Amino acid sequence: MSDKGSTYLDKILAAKRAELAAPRATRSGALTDRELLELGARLPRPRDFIGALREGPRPGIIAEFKRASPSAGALREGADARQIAMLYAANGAACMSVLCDKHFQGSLDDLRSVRQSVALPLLAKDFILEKTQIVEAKRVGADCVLLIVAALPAPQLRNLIEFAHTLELQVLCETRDEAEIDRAMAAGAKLIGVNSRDLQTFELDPDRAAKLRKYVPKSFTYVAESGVRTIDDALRLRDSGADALLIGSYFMTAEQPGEALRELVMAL
Ligand SMILES: O=C(O)c1ccccc1NCC(=O)[C@H](O)[C@H](O)COP(=O)(O)O
Repeated sequence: MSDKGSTYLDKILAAKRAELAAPRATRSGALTDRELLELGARLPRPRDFIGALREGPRPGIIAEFKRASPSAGALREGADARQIAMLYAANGAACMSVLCDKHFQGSLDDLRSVRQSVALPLLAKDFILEKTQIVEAKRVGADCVLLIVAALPAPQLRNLIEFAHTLELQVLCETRDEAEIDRAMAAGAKLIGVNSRDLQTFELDPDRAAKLRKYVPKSFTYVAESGVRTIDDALRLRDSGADALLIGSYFMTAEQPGEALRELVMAL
């Protein structure tokens, strides 16, 4: 925890706000809401991320690409997103998540290059605060975007979910407790994630996603995020009723990420 009461998540969000306030090379930076909608609507239609999780074997695996993380430091420095994506696609991932934020040594270019390499539905894992980011994610090939309930006041959360859905993008709405799950559902989310990592302190509570499962009706798709370190962790989450598991570090630190994924998928 940092001093003066500000947390790691606060710092990441402050850095993101500064990034968004700086002059941008992309076209969408200076557009009105209406222009953004028109621009976003002209982009190719996204793939069905939720469908891929629900139609395949349960739980579906969302395999994540991240070179580094604020909590763990370097995971696989210099890794090529396309190579990892091809391993994930060949070894049983239902979908893929790509960390696009600089605190994870990621960027939207990683997502763009993954889109050009595999047909898997893709999640833009970023700290999204405004509509331009949703349009930019769609432009580089995202099918789903992450919205973190703890980072967004209720009206903004609802507004961004509605905007993404209008562009036919799906939204993974990330929560950490019962109150946030209620906020996510009230805001129109259909895909609800519970992160076992506390983004304020980075502490992992491996049982959190299992404990909170009962608060999300089966008509929603439930994703257990973070903290899978062993096949037994994944089996426990499967048994708790998670529809999907979002797993990054376990694959990114494996000697053979594709084999680690294949072994986990076979065990499930
Ligand atoms: O991973 C971090 O250190 C982190 C820090 C601050 C905000 C978000 C962070 N991670 C994003 C994620 O939610 C995870 O990358 C994802 O759920 C996969 O987690 P894991 O399998 O534990 O790598």
